[in-house]
Amino acid sequence: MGEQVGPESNRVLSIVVDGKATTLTFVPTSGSITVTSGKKRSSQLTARDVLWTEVEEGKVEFSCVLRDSKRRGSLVCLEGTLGTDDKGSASQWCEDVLQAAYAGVKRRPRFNIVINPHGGQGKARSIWTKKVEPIFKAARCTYDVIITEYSKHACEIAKNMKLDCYDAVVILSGDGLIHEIINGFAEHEDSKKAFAIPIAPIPTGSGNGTSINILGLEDGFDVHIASLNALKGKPMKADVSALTQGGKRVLSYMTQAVGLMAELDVGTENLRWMGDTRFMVGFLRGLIYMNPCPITVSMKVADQDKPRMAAALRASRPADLEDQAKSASEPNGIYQNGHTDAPPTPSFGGEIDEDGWLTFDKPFLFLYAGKGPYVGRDLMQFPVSLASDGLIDIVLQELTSRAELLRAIDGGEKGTPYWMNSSHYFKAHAYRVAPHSDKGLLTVDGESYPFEPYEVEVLPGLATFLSPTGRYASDFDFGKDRLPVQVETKPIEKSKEAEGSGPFHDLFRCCFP
Ligand SMILES: Nc1ncnc2c1ncn2[C@@H]1O[C@H](COP(=O)(O)OP(=O)(O)OP(=O)(O)O)[C@@H](O)[C@H]1O
Repeated sequence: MGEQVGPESNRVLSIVVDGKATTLTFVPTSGSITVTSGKKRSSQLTARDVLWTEVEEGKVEFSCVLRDSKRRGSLVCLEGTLGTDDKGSASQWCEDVLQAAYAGVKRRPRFNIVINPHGGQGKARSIWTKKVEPIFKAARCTYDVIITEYSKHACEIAKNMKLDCYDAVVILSGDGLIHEIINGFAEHEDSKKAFAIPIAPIPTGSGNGTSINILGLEDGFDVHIASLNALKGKPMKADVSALTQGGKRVLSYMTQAVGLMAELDVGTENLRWMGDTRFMVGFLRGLIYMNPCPITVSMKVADQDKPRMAAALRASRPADLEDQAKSASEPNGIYQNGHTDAPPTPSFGGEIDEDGWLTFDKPFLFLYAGKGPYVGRDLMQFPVSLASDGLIDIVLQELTSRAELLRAIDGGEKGTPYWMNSSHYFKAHAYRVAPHSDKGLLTVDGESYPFEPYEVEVLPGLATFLSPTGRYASDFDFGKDRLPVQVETKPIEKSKEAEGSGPFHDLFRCCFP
């Protein structure tokens, strides 16, 4: 196998593919692999993109997910015969590459695959057979496949899942089915263990907000890259919100929307064929009517200072920290364990009671609360959201001019509406909403709920997802001149909710003593 001098030197494997001499050069120090066919340099990839490689009876197999010039992923499988190398050194090459390819993660994982044939434009089944299954086969995974037969079927699947059989649940759907899986896990007889099983979304829904939050805007709709993430992703703990309404409880892992942001989802169900364009159509339609949203909102606020919240996000990213090791142990910067240095102060007319609840009793265009920066491809609604800071991000949008809201569309995918003065942004431990009329809409993770009083508490780090970095992906336009020079980290008193004293913490303490 080429001239090897020591462990740091490049490793070259020579094979013959379709009669052409092909070399695969692996650089152990960087993990890069170059595939050269004839005299032409054909492809450059990293070990992370490799699915499998092995030598069997003189035949060499090498498969990977390769990005094209537009950075879209596709499955590439090379099959060749041994060139100048002997079998032993070729096998060693394959083993070295596999070690780098699966460093820190399990080879040949076992997946439970749940497919929603109804989600998005209804293409999940064919995407599975044509694109995702070939990748999992190439990677030598084992898997069971269930195609959902009715709404809420995924809840039952998760509730009854045999936990020891799987390393991850791979979900071909949009956000709705993930919501069902999380609620099914809550009903599992061993919920704690169920929630420890990571969820890996493959985007085949409409909005696919979860995939975008995990893979970023560029890759969020790429089923090949999402499949690679299912194989190679790092577990990411994520807070879940417990929402109570009329004595019933539901877990929300993503968003709760009241007003225009609920209308644009529920009111465009008939436009499903448009894909995620339907949300923009719904938004523009909402701007025509500009219906005020009749609610009282109370929040147990942890922070509402935009520059400070943005600085906390920046500090949570390894590249922005002087000490990268520190970031690994403090993934959520100043918000870890629900501590912040931000005493709640009244703003634009809110009132604080003696327990620290901030209340607004005035009409808004919408209330949007959630985890994860993106709610869709066009909108980074919660740019400073951190996966497991124990807090939910809440936006109260004031009734403002249509012109300002239209301007906010531009840059929505970069999170620039965050800086709008009429967009009031909070991080809270808990919040409550009381509608003033029965005319209105509430959506929870994109599904419709009665427009009735509800309350939300954050359950820190309950769910687990797989993500390439172990954090949310986001490309927030920080507006660096707006950030404070230094983030103060003096903690304030923890809220009762953060200490786990609410009714759902009691309930979950029963589940997870
Ligand atoms: N076989 C089925 N028949 C009818 N509905 C189903 C079936 N399987 C699942 N569903 C329902 O489909 C709904 C939509 O699912 P999903 O979230 O995957 O797609 P989406 O709404 O298009 O995407 P997103 O939530 O990302 O916008 C869910 O509420 C789920 O209960």
